[in-house]
Amino acid sequence: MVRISATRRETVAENTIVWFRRDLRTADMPTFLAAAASAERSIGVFVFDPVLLKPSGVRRRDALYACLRELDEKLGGRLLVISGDPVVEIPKLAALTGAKQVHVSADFGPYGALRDARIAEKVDLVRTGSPFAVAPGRVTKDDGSPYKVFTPFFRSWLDHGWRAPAKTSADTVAWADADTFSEVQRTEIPDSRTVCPVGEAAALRQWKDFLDDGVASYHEHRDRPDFDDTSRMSVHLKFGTIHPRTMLEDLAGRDGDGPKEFRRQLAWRDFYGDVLHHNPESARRNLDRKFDAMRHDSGEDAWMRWEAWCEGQTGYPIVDAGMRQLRDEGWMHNRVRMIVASFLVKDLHLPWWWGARHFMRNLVDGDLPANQHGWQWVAGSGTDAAPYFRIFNPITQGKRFDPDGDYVRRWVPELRGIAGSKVHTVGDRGDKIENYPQPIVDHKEERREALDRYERIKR
Ligand SMILES: Cc1cc2nc3c(=O)[nH]c(=O)nc-3n(C[C@H](O)[C@H](O)[C@H](O)COP(=O)(O)OP(=O)(O)OC[C@H]3O[C@@H](n4cnc5c(N)ncnc54)[C@H](O)[C@@H]3O)c2cc1C
Repeated sequence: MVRISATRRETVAENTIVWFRRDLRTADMPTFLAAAASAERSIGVFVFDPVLLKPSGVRRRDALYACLRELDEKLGGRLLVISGDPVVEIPKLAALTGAKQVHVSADFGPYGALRDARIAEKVDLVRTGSPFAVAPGRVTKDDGSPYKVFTPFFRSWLDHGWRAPAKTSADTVAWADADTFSEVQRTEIPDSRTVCPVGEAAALRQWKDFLDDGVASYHEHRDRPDFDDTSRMSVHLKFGTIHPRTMLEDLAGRDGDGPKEFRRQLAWRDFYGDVLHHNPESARRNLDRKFDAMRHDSGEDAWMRWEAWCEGQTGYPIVDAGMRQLRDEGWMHNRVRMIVASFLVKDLHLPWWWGARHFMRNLVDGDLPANQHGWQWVAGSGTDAAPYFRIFNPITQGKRFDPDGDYVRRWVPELRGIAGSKVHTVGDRGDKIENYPQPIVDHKEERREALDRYERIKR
């Protein structure tokens, strides 16, 4: 139903829908402004889509539930949560509530973009903003083609700039009471316990703490897993409990190498969003199709090595520390993500997509563009990839980035009795440590094997 609002003297609908997806916040929400301008009341909705929920893993699901509980509270208990295929459920909800439009922040992922296109055939889907500082497709070369290499993308991204944060709060929108629509089948938000603080309040608090005491030295500390001094904002960016625009605005007033480097990392997030948008099939397969011919190990031995990697039992301390951090915390330091990924692909000769799937299931911040392209970068098959012949040596990486061995001892209790950087070389020395395995492969040999396999696909 559409009627004339006496106060605003413009044509506004009675109801509209704000469909939350990767934007579980109330501040800096351009969709709220669009919704408030188009209707008197908004129905805030979240849909549990089994296609997205199933591969998420228990930790990310638990974090999602906690974010939704907080959002519901902010909306005065008016968040409507439903379950099913959004292609069916969203048009059904619009029909039941008489909503003329559905407001969303645009989804550029392969599944989300297709889903939204199908929904837009049935309802007026209004896309305002996206989860990125600069939406995929916006930063292009002069001839309009997408960038394939990060550094020129980054320069163009800085030149392009981003919008100022939208000034919004929960009160920007008049939320309709979901109970009014008794025909709608509601779903309860399950109870959950999370391994790290999540939600909008936690995101803003953590961001403020990092600005006060972290960003200034970020460039010096970001590669050191033992310091654990990175922002840990990835989880909040994943759920959209903070928008990168808000972060970039706060960084704008700060000089120095720390804020500059941090901005660059946020650009990597946008870069991978852009790459996946232009190459949706690269979520599942090699971007560089030459790598389709790469031979991977298979059989019982390969399977046992895979299990040892997943469980942090490879006998390479930095690899095992990382995999145990993932298992226990649902997060891993970026440097260590690179080391364990390189080990899986180049020492164990297993496909990158096995590792990517394991990460997506276990990471609370599991995010398709950053994850799949982080893996492809390491494997050498992605855009702007590390050259295949640059193979991480897990021992020298450990000694260089965890020089006192503190990170390893934190996550591998069996090695706590070994002081300093010697903890990285237990395998090399052949030390017998109770309950800790000998190296499952010889890095030098596997390095040669990896290079050999690469030579064969290069021709
Ligand atoms: C194999 C592999 C898999 C990865 N999987 C994911 C993933 O599923 N989800 C995810 O958010 N990041 C992923 N990354 C990128 C990076 O490791 C994490 O973003 C970072 O470790 C998160 O910790 P932080 O927030 O403390 O990072 P900070 O160092 O504080 O960086 C700030 C923010 O910049 C962005 N960022 C930093 N590095 C990268 C990067 N290399 N690529 C894209 N964005 C980046 C993230 O949004 C991060 O929160 C992956 C990297 C690799 C090598």
